[in-house]
Amino acid sequence: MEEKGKILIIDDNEDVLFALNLLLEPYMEKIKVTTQPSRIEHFMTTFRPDVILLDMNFRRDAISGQEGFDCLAQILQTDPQAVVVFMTAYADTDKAVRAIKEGATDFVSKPWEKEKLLATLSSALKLSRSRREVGKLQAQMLALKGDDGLPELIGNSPAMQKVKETVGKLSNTDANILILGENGTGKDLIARMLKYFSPRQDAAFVAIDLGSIPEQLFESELFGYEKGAFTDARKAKPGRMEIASGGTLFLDEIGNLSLPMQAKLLTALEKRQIVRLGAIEPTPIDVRLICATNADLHQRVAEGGFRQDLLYRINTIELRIPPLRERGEDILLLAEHFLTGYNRKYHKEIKGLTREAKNKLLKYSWPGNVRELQHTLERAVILSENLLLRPSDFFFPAAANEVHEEAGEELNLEKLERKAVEKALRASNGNMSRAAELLGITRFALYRKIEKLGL
Ligand SMILES: Nc1ncnc2c1ncn2[C@@H]1O[C@H](COP(=O)(O)OP(=O)(O)OP(=O)(O)O)[C@@H](O)[C@H]1O
Repeated sequence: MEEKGKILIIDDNEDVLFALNLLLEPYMEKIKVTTQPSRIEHFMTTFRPDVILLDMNFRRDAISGQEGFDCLAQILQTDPQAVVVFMTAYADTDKAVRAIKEGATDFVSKPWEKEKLLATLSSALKLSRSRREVGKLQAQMLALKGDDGLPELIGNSPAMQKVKETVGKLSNTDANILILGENGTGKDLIARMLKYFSPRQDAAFVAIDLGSIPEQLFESELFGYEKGAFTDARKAKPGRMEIASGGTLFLDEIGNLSLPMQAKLLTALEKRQIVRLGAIEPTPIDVRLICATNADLHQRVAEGGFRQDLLYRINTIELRIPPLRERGEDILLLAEHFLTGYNRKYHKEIKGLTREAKNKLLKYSWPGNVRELQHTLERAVILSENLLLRPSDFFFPAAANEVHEEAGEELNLEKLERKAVEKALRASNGNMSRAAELLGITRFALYRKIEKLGL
């Protein structure tokens, strides 16, 4: 038998179990036996057999085989993918047909012929492996497609209406799109919307955060590698560009790419092919490209930090997402939206926000944009005991000042941002996760800000 695996044998005759155990031991990885149908679920969840060999004729109803059929139903209810081989002393075709119809994989008769039994179990093991493999691939495909339906884009402000209008115009096109906007403005969300309305709707959506891939892993992650390409490459692995082929590739934080990596990416995009590390032959790729960044790429080009030819390749259309503080009443719409979601998640029944609380949200500068608003609402919903959220339910890092309009107030964004980051770092005693949380941004975004601000 080529395949070895785990088998569970269910039979009410201990002599049969003993004989089968002895016979199958050299061919199986592990064997468990039971005379108790009531133990089936326990074995299925703890032992997780690849194949179940099930006797049809327990003492009760030995002739009809009904108890065997009941066991089969119980097994398939616990795991619809289970591979079950039926066994009976009364090999009659009617029962065999009924067993297969009810979900059994195969049928053997007692007394068994050793070779026949082994052949049946061998194919059952193969079937079990391929069912698991298919299940795994289906899960991967689902993850790749990011298939959780159409994301909801909240906002009625003129700025957001313009964004929605452009997204509408871009539906059904394959154009390369560059999404520009501060951290947390919804770039990722919009990239997923673009995919949802594109001709590649049903194909893979592969998102890569270029800001989080260390330079030395860039090529193996994006282009993949062949077995033996480097010490740890025990087997070949496709890169993310290859996996995205036929679908959409979302390159987030493209502004963080170093010049050498920009050159490699540009070559792949221009030639529409990649070469896996350790490979000689190129692999063709066909991706619709969506890129995003919070950096001013045009300025980076002017300063020599970003290749102009790469910018031209990725920005057929540029989509600018405005910061939250420029979207006025959208702040309240989004707050209500998150309140509804978190009420549901945390089993709360908070009815809304007081007028003063709304004013507090409207006055705040939201350096972390929608993500910060989302976290602020989550925190408030968890902690508040009030029926309506009040100003005291919203805690903002002291540094990220509210936007007052009095004369002399600092309004320069970069300066405000620097102050906010410095204060958050002080308040958190240098704990990056805590500081990022206070600012309402991700840890990676905080690292980038520290780098950008030279702190
Ligand atoms: N207009 C919106 N309507 C509803 N939810 C939104 C909206 N904009 C952003 N969000 C939510 O806010 C959070 C942050 O958005 P997203 O991750 O898309 O921002 P981003 O610009 O890609 O951030 P980063 O630059 O840090 O990668 C997400 O949970 C997203 O679903």
